[in-house]
Amino acid sequence: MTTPDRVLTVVANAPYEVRQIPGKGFGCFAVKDLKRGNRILTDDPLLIVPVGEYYLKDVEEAFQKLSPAEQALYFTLHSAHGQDPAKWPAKVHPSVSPMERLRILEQHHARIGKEPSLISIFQTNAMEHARGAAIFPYAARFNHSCNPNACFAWNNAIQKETIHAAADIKAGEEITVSYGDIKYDRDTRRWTLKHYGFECDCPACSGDVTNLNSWAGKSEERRFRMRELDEETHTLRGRNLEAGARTEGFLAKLLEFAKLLIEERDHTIHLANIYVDIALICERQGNLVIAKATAEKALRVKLDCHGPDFPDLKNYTGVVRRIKKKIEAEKKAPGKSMQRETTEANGIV
Ligand SMILES: C[S@@+](CC[C@H](N)C(=O)[O-])C[C@H]1O[C@@H](n2cnc3c(N)ncnc32)[C@H](O)[C@@H]1O
Repeated sequence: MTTPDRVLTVVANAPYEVRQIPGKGFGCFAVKDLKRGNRILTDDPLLIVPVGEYYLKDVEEAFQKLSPAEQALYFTLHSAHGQDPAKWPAKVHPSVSPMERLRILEQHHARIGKEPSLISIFQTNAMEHARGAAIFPYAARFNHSCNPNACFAWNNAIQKETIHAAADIKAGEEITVSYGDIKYDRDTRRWTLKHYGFECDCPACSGDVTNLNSWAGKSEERRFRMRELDEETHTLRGRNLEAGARTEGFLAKLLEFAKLLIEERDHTIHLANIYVDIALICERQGNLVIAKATAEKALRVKLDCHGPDFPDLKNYTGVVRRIKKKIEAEKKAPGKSMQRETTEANGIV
């Protein structure tokens, strides 16, 4: 558990410092140049709420287990209370169950309340945890961007939240993560971020999305297409990939998806997972050279986002190893299935 004196300082040799930013509270800034994949932070949970849909009683229960020092630390974190009630619809539809109604109202009151509360602090800072959601006092100081340069994840093997650089970051640059799904359009992102009490001013949000020559316009188009591609491919991925591989145009859609993520600078686990699926399909089609190159890319992105100690890393290393073995076998008994066509994959692998 974390103690209060550590709240606004960082662990020895941390590559960032916490500073105040007008209109944004605190934020985290690189103190040296960082390379994509550098681990920026590992953080212990201060408070864990072990349910997906939490109520005030769940947060209270978790809070009661903390020492007085830890409780004080909790209340130093940012709270997005004090929001304008006029901006939040207060009516709950009669069909909503009494328990769900209670949950909605508790969250509503926390947002429009005049003081920080257990729930308002939880809403503002909670991150996913294996058993529900948790507060990580250092990770909670990282601000949002819709084109972030870092990504966070709960690492169950080391029981810590991690933050890794998802891009090269220059000394003095703010380190940001994304609080929501990158694929959403600007209005939907605004709605998600409204829960945190701010309007995002990143280039994808503050620019003119109707100008297709601007970053904001191009970004809006890319995100639109990514949602389309996601809808068209998600049921044929994962355990249904075998069916996907047999579906005409499926591989081309995954390649386009990867290209859009790269253009959007989304070097996160989304990209690693798409690369894996591309690799598996190429492997199945006997296109082992492309399969190996893409599987290695997937592993690289996975390592960059989650680090070498992440529990499911072996799934990625396993794919690379298996494909390499097949290539070796092909070399010994050539002509079986190796194909070298790279046309479809040009520019991606
Ligand atoms: C998890 S905290 C991040 C750290 C926070 N700035 C602090 O002072 O502790 C989330 C809060 O930070 C602020 N914030 C995060 N990203 C922001 C952004 N891009 N623009 C403005 N405010 C932001 C909002 O007030 C939000 O409720």
